[in-house]
Amino acid sequence: MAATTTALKSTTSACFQQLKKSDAHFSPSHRPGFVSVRRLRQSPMATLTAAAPTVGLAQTFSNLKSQGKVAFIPYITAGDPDLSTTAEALKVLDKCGSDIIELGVPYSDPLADGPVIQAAATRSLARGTNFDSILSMLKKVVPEISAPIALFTYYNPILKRGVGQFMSTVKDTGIHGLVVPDVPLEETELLRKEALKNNIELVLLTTPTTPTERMKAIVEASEGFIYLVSSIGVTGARASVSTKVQTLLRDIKEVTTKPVAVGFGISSPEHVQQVAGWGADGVIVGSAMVKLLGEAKSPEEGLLELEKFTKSLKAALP
Ligand SMILES: O=P(O)(O)OC[C@@H](O)[C@@H](O)c1c[nH]c2ccccc12
Repeated sequence: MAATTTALKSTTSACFQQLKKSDAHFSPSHRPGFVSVRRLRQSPMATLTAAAPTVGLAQTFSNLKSQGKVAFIPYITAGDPDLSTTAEALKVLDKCGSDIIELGVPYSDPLADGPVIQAAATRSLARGTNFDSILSMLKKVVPEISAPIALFTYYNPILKRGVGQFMSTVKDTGIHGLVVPDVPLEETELLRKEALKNNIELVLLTTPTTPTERMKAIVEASEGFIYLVSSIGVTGARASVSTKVQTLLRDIKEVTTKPVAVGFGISSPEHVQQVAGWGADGVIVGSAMVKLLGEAKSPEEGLLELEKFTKSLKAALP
């Protein structure tokens, strides 16, 4: 643990330097007296004491939009390589300027995941990670993190616990958002009702093959932001991001003013820049992050690689 702390100290100081620099550039002079949550987050004090209270997903996008910024949204799998490293990784991602963090609950049958995230889930489950151990880790870490967290889980673990019980437990942990990739729109009624009751933003996904009328219904029902899946198939880094995303973004933005974040395959600064250039309000990077953490020679090395990679992707965003 000491080694990790040392690693994290150097990481924190590296990200801390990064934050101080970027903070100097931020001056919303057009709105005197307006200090966004982001600026509070990045002020030196925020890294020395508990983080500023987080705002929700939709509010985060609205704050960023007023600054002409695009949200950087990493995804990591909880408990891979272990939960204490997940806790450190959440802090590293936050300190390096992630705007929202997706945290995946490992599941035995992750049908929408490619080999990298499937392997991460298998490793995590093999270590004994479960929903309760993730929640107790989050209870400790969330107060230290400024970025809102969106929990990522398949539908089955929710059903097992009971939708109402699941939502209230998640809310008590300080989680702002929820993404459930395998719940069909027709079955989201109860989820949406309980999410609303607990002030949790339920994010829905639309894909390149979603018919227009169905896309409109998903867009209407989605809270926090709309998750636009960039390509058919499962998650996993790709050599390039489909140019179809540009048209898909345009089609969605014709029917809503809600923010749209794009995921699947994004794994380089070039991809990030391209997707932001196409008009995305946020970019989501998962497998490339998970690979760094889960396949590193040690947790310390994984955290340092994660910090370097996150900074390179952040630097590519407006
Ligand atoms: O891994 P990628 O290709 O970078 O895509 C993001 C993805 O990992 C994350 O959002 C996610 C993890 N598991 C999922 C299942 C379905 C949809 C999305 C996801």
